[in-house]
Amino acid sequence: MNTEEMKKLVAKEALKYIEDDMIVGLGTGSTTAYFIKMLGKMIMNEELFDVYGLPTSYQARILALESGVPVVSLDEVDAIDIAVDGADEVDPHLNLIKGRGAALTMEKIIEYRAGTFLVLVDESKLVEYLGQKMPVPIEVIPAAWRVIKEELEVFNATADLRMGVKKDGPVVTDNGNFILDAKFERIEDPLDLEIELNNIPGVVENGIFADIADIVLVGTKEGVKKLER
Ligand SMILES: O=C[C@H](O)[C@H](O)[C@H](O)COP(=O)(O)O
Repeated sequence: MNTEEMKKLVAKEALKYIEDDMIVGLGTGSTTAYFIKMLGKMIMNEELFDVYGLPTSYQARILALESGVPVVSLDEVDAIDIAVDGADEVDPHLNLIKGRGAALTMEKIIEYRAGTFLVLVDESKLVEYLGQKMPVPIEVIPAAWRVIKEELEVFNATADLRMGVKKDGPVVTDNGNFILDAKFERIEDPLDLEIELNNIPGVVENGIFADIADIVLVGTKEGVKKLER
């Protein structure tokens, strides 16, 4: 089974958690994209009723609308039943790094408030400690990017301003900010670092999601593994 097949497998498994009348946080990225398309099919086939998606990005919103998932915004809902999203790294305590797609801020706003936060990954995302393979994306106010990059040296981190691929210059997030990708040597205490980074003036949010994932579905060659806190 290849990586894409593993992503599809976990996306299909995630549908089992969706019931009628739910508000569902819709994550960003390639794994959740499979979930959104499958969810749209179930809604269109009348296998689910009164399910609304709450997108975490323009990518999720556009895909949901194309797939037949009706969308709502955060200020229209009283509660979020479940949020479904991918991750870039998952440690043994189910702490995460997210934000490869630069959607970390809206993802955290929604997933922090969801009744259940369900994470979908393939097995390549499992790590012994956060920071093992991926940098921590940090969304910053554009005017402050250079001073924050320097201030991150206090944490022994080296940070790069994320550059666009089909755009000249830096990536601009859905919120109009920049992203610094910060490489840390080894993140011993994710919760502590998450809080400390957010204390730097000019930081909007960072991609450490400590203590908020409830369930992680891992796509492996042998099938789906369920990890729970
Ligand atoms: O900003 C992007 C998100 O945090 C994604 O959920 C994360 O990068 C995982 O994406 P993918 O499922 O494509 O690996």
